Amino acid sequence: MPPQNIEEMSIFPRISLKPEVTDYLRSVFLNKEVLAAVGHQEAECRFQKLLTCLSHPPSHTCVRASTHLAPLEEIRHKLGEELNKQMCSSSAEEVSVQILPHPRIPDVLLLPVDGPRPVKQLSSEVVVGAQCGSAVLRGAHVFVPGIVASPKYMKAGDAVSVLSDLEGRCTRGATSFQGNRVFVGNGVAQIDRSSIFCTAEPAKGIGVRMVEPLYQSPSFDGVLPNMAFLQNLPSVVVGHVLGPRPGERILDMCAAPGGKTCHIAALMRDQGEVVALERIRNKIDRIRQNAQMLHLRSIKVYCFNSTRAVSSSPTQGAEGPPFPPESFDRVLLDAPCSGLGQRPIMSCTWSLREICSYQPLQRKLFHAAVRLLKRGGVLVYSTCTVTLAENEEQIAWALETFPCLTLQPQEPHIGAQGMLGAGLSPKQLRLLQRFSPELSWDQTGTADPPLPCRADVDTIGFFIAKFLKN
Ligand SMILES: C[S@@+](CC[C@H](N)C(=O)[O-])C[C@H]1O[C@@H](n2cnc3c(N)ncnc32)[C@H](O)[C@@H]1O
Repeated sequence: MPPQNIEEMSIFPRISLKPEVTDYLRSVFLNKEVLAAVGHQEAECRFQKLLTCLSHPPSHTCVRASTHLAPLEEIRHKLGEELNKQMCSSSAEEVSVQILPHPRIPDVLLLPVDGPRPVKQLSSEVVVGAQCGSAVLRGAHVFVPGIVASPKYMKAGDAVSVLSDLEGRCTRGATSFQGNRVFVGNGVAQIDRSSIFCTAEPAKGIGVRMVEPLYQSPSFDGVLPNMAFLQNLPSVVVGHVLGPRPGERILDMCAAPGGKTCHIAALMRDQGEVVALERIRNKIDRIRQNAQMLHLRSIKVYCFNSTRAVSSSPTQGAEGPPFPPESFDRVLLDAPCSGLGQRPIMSCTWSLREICSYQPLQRKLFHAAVRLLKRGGVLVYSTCTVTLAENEEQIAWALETFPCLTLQPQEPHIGAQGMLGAGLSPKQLRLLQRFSPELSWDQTGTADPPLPCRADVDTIGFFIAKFLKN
């Protein structure tokens, strides 16, 4: 299929990247091994689909249910009641929220996203930052700090269209903006303009309540916070692949905001110890808040640089890092990465240098991870990006650098296999799990696999590898 057609059937343009980054990604997706396997046309088509699908939200909202606190069916029922109440109060139409259990993952609930819907743009425009715009496309309302510009005389109660400022060019406090922006839906202002831009104390809370989003999915703000945790499907898969058991000692090396840390503790029924390390101090509270909200007491959080988390002569009697070698039964390295699998992102202004800056840090973290893991222990490496350098190439490097590591099958394995191009064997590639939304991207709806399988493929871009240390 020619690339133009892919764009024609999409509501948003392809992700905007620096030309050097587009060229780099193209060379990754059209590498020699891929070209030899699928041919130039198919490889180019996959690459163009990748650029298009990254600007669009996944087809489902994924909720991780707190099955350590209540049975899945009970959570599903309560969630249905809460969300239906919310939908009835905010919509004129009679709507009922569909909540589907995942056929293979026992703590996942899926909510199909309805979109793109035919919504007519209004003349009154509120401009929001790109991050806020992406959140709106995944079901959020607009919170006041996300608003960059609003009509001069905007009052609470006004109907407004919400537009996302893709490149962060709009001046804060502007009354209009003609730059690169996309329409994400209509809402009702909850606050006057003066309370957003003309107060000493910055306002908080909802600034625009979305009533006609382009992509409709429920807002989870304050909905059963201890029972329903919003998490991308591949991230939930990571916890299951790690396979923690009650009573074990687990290390989560890069933990904030703690989604996977909490999942690991929940899978262990809160029995044992989950050590969560995070280098950035002001992210630590989020991990603690999430653990508290989900009633998980087995999590110990430390602000620490994980590249230094192993020491052959740790302080006697110290509970926290650094730890002696071989301290943990399982280690999760959910690595800092270029994040090029996140959806929706419509624009990324990073240079190629920035995109390529993660590989050395990931390797340093890998060294620490291997040392901290007991023999017979499991290491899971994951990223939310699509490059070979941060994924399959890291695996090829790790297998060569650490002869004690062997790749293991993953359960569940619902994503695709690893991508060609890093010299891994077909057997090794089959053991890797790469979530590749471009492989099934089709906005015409004609090729949709039956629900909820579409939820397994139309995800963020993600990568998982599982190792055993012998
Ligand atoms: C991909 S995010 C982790 C997401 C998290 N695992 C979750 O599921 O909620 C990577 C995190 O690693 C942190 N980080 C980066 N370098 C680190 C280091 N050297 N030591 C510990 N944490 C680090 C980043 O601040 C970021 O919060």
